[in-house]
Amino acid sequence: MPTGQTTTSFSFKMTKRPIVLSGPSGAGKSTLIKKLFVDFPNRFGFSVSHTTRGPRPGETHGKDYFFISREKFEEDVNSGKFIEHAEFSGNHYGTSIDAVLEVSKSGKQCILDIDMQGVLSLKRSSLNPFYVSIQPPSIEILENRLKGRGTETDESIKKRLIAARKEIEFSKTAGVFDLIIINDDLERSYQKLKKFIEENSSV
Ligand SMILES: Nc1ncnc2c1ncn2[C@@H]1O[C@H](COP(=O)(O)OP(=O)(O)OP(=O)(O)O)[C@@H](O)[C@H]1O
Repeated sequence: MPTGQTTTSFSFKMTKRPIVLSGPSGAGKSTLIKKLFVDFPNRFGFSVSHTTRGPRPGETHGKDYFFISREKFEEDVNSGKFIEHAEFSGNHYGTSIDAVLEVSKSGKQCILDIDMQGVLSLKRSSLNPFYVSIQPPSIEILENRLKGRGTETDESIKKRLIAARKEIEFSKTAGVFDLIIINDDLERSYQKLKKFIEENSSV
């Protein structure tokens, strides 16, 4: 996601602080989020992002992403629809104000999946979430996971690995993340995430 700009000064009043999961593509963010939703079917709401990339097999419009054209995306940027938007690996991604409000209205705790540029933008917004970084044990393991997922072309994997190196460096920036999980063993990673959320559930 490119410029990392905040496009709105909208003010959010959330009952529970949202949780941002960030980290390289293939690190395991979606897998961990899915586990949370299975474990707590009524507690969390996912902020559905908009993207100009095409759907992967099994992805649903309005559930995983809103899949929109580049033209529509630009129109939405210009009309101030996004809290943050950026370009990643040749495609545009954005979190709309409506997506977060939708979750907020339902009284659920909002979960967001965004890249490092999105994190930097949200830090300038009024959303005030917790920031959790999901990291792979190594670049080699990340590459194997991306290949194993079977959703990316060789070219796309190459771009993701270049971006991943920046994401890994970024995760080391002091004071950005409230929790860093090295996603080696999935169950152990999930327990760490769950514990963090439970410990911070009163806020
Ligand atoms: N701890 C783990 N051990 C082994 N494989 C894992 C682990 N966590 C996730 N995976 C696998 O790695 C692949 C990438 O995971 P996932 O799709 O959740 O990544 P992501 O961070 O959401 O990526 P993207 O940002 O591209 O959506 C998937 O095939 C998933 O099943």
